[in-house]
Amino acid sequence: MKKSVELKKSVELTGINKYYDDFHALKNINLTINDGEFISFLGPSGCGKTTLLRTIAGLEVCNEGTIVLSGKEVTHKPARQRDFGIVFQSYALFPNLTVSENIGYALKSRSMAKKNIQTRVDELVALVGLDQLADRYPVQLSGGQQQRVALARALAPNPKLLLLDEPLSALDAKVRHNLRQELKDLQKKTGITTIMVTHDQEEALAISDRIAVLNHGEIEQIGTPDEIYSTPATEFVAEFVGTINRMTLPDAESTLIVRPEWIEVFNTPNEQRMSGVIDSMEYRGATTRLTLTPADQSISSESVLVDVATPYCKKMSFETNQPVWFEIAHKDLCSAQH
Ligand SMILES: Nc1ncnc2c1ncn2[C@@H]1O[C@H](COP(=O)(O)OP(=O)(O)OP(=O)(O)O)[C@@H](O)[C@H]1O
Repeated sequence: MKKSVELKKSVELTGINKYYDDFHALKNINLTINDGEFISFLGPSGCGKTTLLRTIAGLEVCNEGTIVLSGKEVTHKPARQRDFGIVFQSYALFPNLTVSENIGYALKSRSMAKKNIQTRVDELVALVGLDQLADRYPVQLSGGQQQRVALARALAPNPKLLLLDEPLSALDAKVRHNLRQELKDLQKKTGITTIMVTHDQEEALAISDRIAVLNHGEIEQIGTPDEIYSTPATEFVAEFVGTINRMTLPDAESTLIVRPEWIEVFNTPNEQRMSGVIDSMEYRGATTRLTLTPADQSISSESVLVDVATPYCKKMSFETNQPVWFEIAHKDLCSAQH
């Protein structure tokens, strides 16, 4: 008989409701996060992601519901009695303390022996790759380096849970991209359950084991990045995590939600292909986005967006105003509009 392995639960939220006066900020949130998972709260500005993270931390109090962390109910416990480390967008380092001192700060206040503090600090400095910079002050560090310090400081007391509130938002694109990979590696290495708030869909898709998509204080969908992208549960999720076309095929009754890369474009007709004209082309490096006007406007009243690999685009010598033929190559992935 196959043994079922019961996953340990790190966070269990049941029926969480939160009001700011009469504004309903979190609406009946139910969510379980397993030990060692990396989960992102993704959604537009004002949807309640930060409020939910702060509620888990005990920095906000919920009006209804229960919060269980590692099997212990903490709903009415203050933040200091919940076992987590937190990193904010604005590093929030002590400017008068060095990298090492910043990282060791939380350990000092826990009255750990001096020698043990030093060992732990050295370990963390190495973990986040700041060995050479341990004696520098925050002002002498780049944004990415400062955020590494903040991360090491949050991890120092060995918490069970790591909470990240838009940790990469203040960094420029390249640093942000590198650090997100490092963050993921670090999380896998330490095995710490991690929740990250972000409004950046690409970041959430790249880094998370699962994503909870929030909208107006509600969770619209929880799933793996591929489930969220390829089989979005609602139109809001479909639009928020990527670009969509709404298309009605001549033989179909409902309108389909079609991602730009699920369509193929050709410069010759055949029976399955629909015809159109290339309105515009946007070069994006690896891919090129074509904006097509379908000849049959009942297929789509709007333009149809298609992403093609740039080498293919060149091979076909696509140009604006050129007639083309296109078809949905991945009909199985398309969901019907509700
Ligand atoms: N202290 C507060 N008092 C009143 N309303 C608040 C308070 N904090 C947040 N809100 C409101 O609650 C809603 C959710 O805020 P929250 O900060 O959780 O959103 P968010 O999804 O994290 O957005 P952002 O990405 O802009 O930070 C917003 O409409 C916000 O205006």
